[in-house]
Amino acid sequence: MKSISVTCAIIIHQGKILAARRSQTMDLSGKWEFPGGKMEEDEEAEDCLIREILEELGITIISLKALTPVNYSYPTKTIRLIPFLCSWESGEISLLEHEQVCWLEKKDLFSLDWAEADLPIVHELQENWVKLVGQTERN
Ligand SMILES: Nc1nc2c([nH]c(=O)n2[C@H]2C[C@H](O)[C@@H](COP(=O)(O)OP(=O)(O)OP(=O)(O)O)O2)c(=O)[nH]1
Repeated sequence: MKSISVTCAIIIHQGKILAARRSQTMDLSGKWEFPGGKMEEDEEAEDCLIREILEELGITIISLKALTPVNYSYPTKTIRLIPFLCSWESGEISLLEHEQVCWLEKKDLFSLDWAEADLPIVHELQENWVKLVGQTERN
């Protein structure tokens, strides 16, 4: 099965990270994810990320650090999920596609019903929280 490349942003703000809940009109409806989307042909991962976050949340972000990509097969598709730690640079968050967003502290990470492909990323964040979230934010 061909793999679809999907970028996603772990947006850090005031020591927390943003999670977004997929809406009824999206596949994996109701699941929590890191906002982002599919890479277009000839598009660089970080350009895709910045485009998708502006389309989905109406804010500008800056990519700070690449995390470990995840390859995951759902019953009908295989995705390669490419995560980046990001900072929120400008704009106010609007829910243009998602049902809900929330800001998570380390202790809240596993309280959500995550899309399965995201779980290795959530583990990576939990295991390296101080290094990745505590020390990465631009102030
Ligand atoms: N954006 C995003 N998608 C994820 C994550 N985890 C995960 O399994 N997915 C899946 C859900 C979708 O099947 C696929 C991404 O599709 P999408 O619907 O968000 O992307 P898109 O905005 O480019 O899609 P489209 O509506 O333009 O077709 O990857 C995640 O953390 N972020």
